[in-house]
This record gives sequence, structure tokens and C-alpha cells, in this order.
Amino acid sequence: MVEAPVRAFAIATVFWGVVGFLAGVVIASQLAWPLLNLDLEWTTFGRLRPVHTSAVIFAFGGNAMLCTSLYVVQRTCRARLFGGEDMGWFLFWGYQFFIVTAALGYVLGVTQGKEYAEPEWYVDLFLTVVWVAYLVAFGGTILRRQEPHIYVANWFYLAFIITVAMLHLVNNAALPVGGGVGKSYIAWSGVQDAMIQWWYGHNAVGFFLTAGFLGMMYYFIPKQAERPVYSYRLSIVHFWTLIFLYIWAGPHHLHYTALPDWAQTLGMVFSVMLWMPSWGGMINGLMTLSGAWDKLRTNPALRFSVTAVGFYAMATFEGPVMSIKAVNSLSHYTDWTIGHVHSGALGWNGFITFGAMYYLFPKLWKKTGLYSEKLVSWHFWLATLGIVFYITAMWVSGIMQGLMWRAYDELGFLQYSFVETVAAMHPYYVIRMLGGLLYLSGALIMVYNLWMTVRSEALAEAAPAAQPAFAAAAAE
Ligand code: HEM
Ligand code: HEM
Ligand SMILES: [Cu+2]
Repeated sequence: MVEAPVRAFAIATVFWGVVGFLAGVVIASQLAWPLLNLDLEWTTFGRLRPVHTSAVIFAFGGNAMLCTSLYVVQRTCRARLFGGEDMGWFLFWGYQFFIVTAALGYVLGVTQGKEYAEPEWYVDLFLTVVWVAYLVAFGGTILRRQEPHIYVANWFYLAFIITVAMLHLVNNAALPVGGGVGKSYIAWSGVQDAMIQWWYGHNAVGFFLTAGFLGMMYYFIPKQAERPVYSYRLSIVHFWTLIFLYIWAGPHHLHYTALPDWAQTLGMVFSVMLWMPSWGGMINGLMTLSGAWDKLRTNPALRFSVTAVGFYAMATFEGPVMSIKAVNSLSHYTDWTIGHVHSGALGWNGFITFGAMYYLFPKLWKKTGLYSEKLVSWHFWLATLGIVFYITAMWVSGIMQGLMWRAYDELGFLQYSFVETVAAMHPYYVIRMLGGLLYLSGALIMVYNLWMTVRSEALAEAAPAAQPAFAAAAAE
């Protein structure tokens, strides 16, 4: 098994997680105290916000996905990574290079202004090369498999890899202006461009933040609970319905815009239907614990994975509600959306990744267990409290913001000026920042715990007693 690059991806996941959460705390502080923009172009909220979103989604989430998918595909297929160590290292360094060039661009003001797709064409082209290599490595390993079945986690990873490739290529079709500058113009224009952008944006949620992470859920929860997946049939049904429905729901980001009304309604209807396959996945994840619920008491890492599925359920219930046009007319442009995003991001993507890292570090460094289960518990409670602070603050401020914007006085004039609504948000922005700080502290505890796990001699697995060389090679 190719392990060294997988170990590197695991370290990168944790590293970029801390960077991304820190950037989140910084921009949250800027919204609470605008002075922190420092009046320098490089440090303004507008430039640091994409640093945060890309760091958490693409750097933290992306490395987590590469790490776990390469680990899982080799295990469940009983096959060595296609392309071997060299392929693994190419993917690792190629992906880190992509992250750094993208982030540098944001800080320096190079952007094509598409949310979650801010990097300019030269970064996009480079990422395309890395991504195609990823598909070849992953697909090649599946083709080499020694197992008759393709384990369900691998379907989800594969759907993630293929769909992200398609989204990336279509949304970034652009014409560079030439002359050695980074600037380009997008091939699409007007409302078509908006629709393609949100077809991309929504499916980045659907395939990057959902399908890939479901792949993680399908491997690590059964492993940690030591139980088989609850229902194979349910996994097939919810896989195909999830994929079919997600692709059509993008227009819910463009309600009450110039997008034709029928397209908005279509997006809303598909979003409401999306609730079912989402909860299908949630049920499959949670029910895998049937008969093993007691493990939650003794295994704090499993607690992360299971709570993640709970947050997934919450975010995928809230999303369909927010996609209903009448609800969206209140929620859109407000902090309610930000709260929705972070219950998914912090609760689902963050927690399922922490659960997987606590499982993987001892495995990858050949240790018998973690340095401290107690510290995992501390991480869990700090992070959970942080999320509660974050999302409750955003619900209150979001709904308040929405109601203040639409309040009229008895003469039919708007009751509040915009700046009054901004001032009213201040306390909630402070609470959100504190929530982020708790979440970040939990992550730092994780770093310490994992570091001590890797360093610990006492935890080292006993070297396999005098195994014949061929048996060791077969175990590789
Ligand atoms: C310490 C933890 C975090 C803090 C304090 C934090 C804070 C923030 C802040 C202040 C914003 C800007 C909100 C606005 O423009 O009004 C934001 C946006 C965003 N964050 Fe975070 N964040 C954190 C973690 C994460 C994680 C782990 C993810 C993803 C896995 C994430 C994904 C996003 C996304 C996608 C947006 C853009 C939302 C939108 O445009 O609707 N964040 N975050
Ligand atoms: C059934 C599943 C879901 C549906 C139907 C859904 C629906 C929605 C809706 C209606 C919005 C607000 C659009 C607007 O007013 O601008 C939204 C925003 C968002 N959702 Fe979800 N959501 C779902 C699940 C999730 C999950 C699981 C995550 C994260 C892991 C997530 C991440 C986001 C992000 C990042 C945005 C903000 C996009 C932006 O404006 O920048 N969603 N979602
Ligand atoms: Cu969406």
C-alpha cells in the first residue's frame, strides 16, 4: 500500500484546517470590529474572505478527501495505488502548489470574482492537470481491484472526482486577455453566467462537501463502530437519487433575480425533493450504529463521526426549507445563510474529518491508539459549544436582519436605514467570533494530541515477530 503520501495528506489536512479556522476567526473579527481591516488592501475583508473559504473547503476539505480516498480505495480494493508512490507525491505537491498559488492571488487582488472559483485561468489549468491525475490514480486503482465489488465509499468518491472535474471545466471557461497578466473574461455572460456559476456553486456543496464526505462516512463509521453498513440497498437508492437531484437544484441561489421564474421554481422543487436522499444517507450512517451505541461512551472519535451525521441531517433539512421562495425572500442576503453554511461546514465536514483523522493517525503511524482519549473529549465539547455559539448567533441575527430590512412604518416608508441594521448585528458578530475561537482551540488540542500520538514510543505497535519476507511483502 502507498502510505507515505497519504500520511502527508493527513498532516496537510490538519495544518490547513488550523489555517482556515484561523482565517475564519480573523474575518469574523473584522466583521465585528472593522478597524481590523487595517486599512491595507491586502488585509481587507474582501481579500481575506476567499482565503478563508478556499482554505477550509479546498485546502482542509480537499486534503481530507485526497487523504481518505487514497487510503480507502487501496484498502477496500486490496490493490496498490495506480501510479504508485510517484503518483501519490505528484498529487500531494501538485495540490499544495495549487492552494498556495490560489491564496497568494487572493491576497494580491487577482480574482475572477466567482465565489468558490476565484482563481484565475492559470491556476485553473494547473488544477485541471492535478485533478485528471487524481482521477487516473483513483480509477486505475479501482480497475486493479482484487475484490469483486466496488465498496460504496468508492462510488461516492468517484462521483465527487468526476463531477468536480465537470463543474470546474464548465464554470471556468474563460478567455485570458493576454499580455502576461492574470486577467481573463468568462466565456458566459449575463444571466447564463449567473446560472452556470450557481450550478457550479451548488454542486460544489453537493459533490465536494457532500458526496466526497459521504464516502468518508461510509468507510470510517463502520470501521469505528465495528459494524457493517446498515443497508446496502439504501446506499444504492440514495446514491443515485442524490446525484440525480443535486444537479438541478442550483437555481435556489438565484431566487427573485433575472433568472426565468420557471427555472427558479424548478430549483426549488428539486431542492425540496433533495431532502429525501440526504436523509437516506443520514439514516444509513446512524443506523450503522444499531447495537453499538454504547461505543459512543467509550470512543470519543466515533462521537465526532456520529455527531457529524446529525449536523448533516440538520443542514440538509434547513437547506430545502430555505430553498422555498417565500422563506428565501426572508433568508437570502442575511446571516441565516451564513449560519446554514456553517452548520454544514463546521458540524458535518469538520466533525466527520476530525473523526477520520483520529482513526487514521494511529493507523498510518502504526500506533496502538491515540495519545489521549480525554483530549479528544475536550476537543469534542469545545468544538460543539463553538458551533452552538456560531449558528444560534447567525439564526438570531439573520432573521432579525431580514425582518428589519422589510419593516415599514405606518406611512409606508422603510423603518430602518441600512446602517441601523448593520449596527444591530454587532453583538451577534462578537458571539460568532467567540464560537470560532472555541472551534479553533479544539482544533489546536487535536494538533497536540495527534503530534504526541505520532511521537510516542510507548504507543508503537509491536514489530511483527520475525515474519517471512514474502508474507510482509504480501501484507504491503
Ligand atoms: C473557526 C471556524 C470558522 C469561522 C470563525 C468562520 C467564519 C466565517 C465568516 C466570518 C465568514 C464570512 C461571513 C459573511 O460574509 O458574512 C465565513 C464564510 C464562509 N465560511 Fe467560514 N468560518 C469557520 C469555519 C469554516 C469551515 C470549517 C468551513 C467549511 C468547511 C467554512 C466555510 C465557509 C463558507 C463556504 C463561507 C461563505 C458563505 C457564503 O458566502 O454564504 N467556514 N466564515
Ligand atoms: C438538501 C440539501 C441542501 C439544500 C437544498 C440547500 C439549500 C441551500 C439554500 C436554499 C441556500 C441559500 C441560497 C441563498 O439564499 O443564497 C444554501 C446556501 C448554502 N449552502 Fe446549502 N443546502 C443544502 C445542504 C447544504 C450542506 C450539507 C452544506 C455544507 C456542507 C451547504 C452549504 C451551503 C453553502 C456554502 C451555501 C452558501 C452559498 C453562497 O451563497 O455562497 N448546504 N443552501
Ligand atoms: Cu445550493
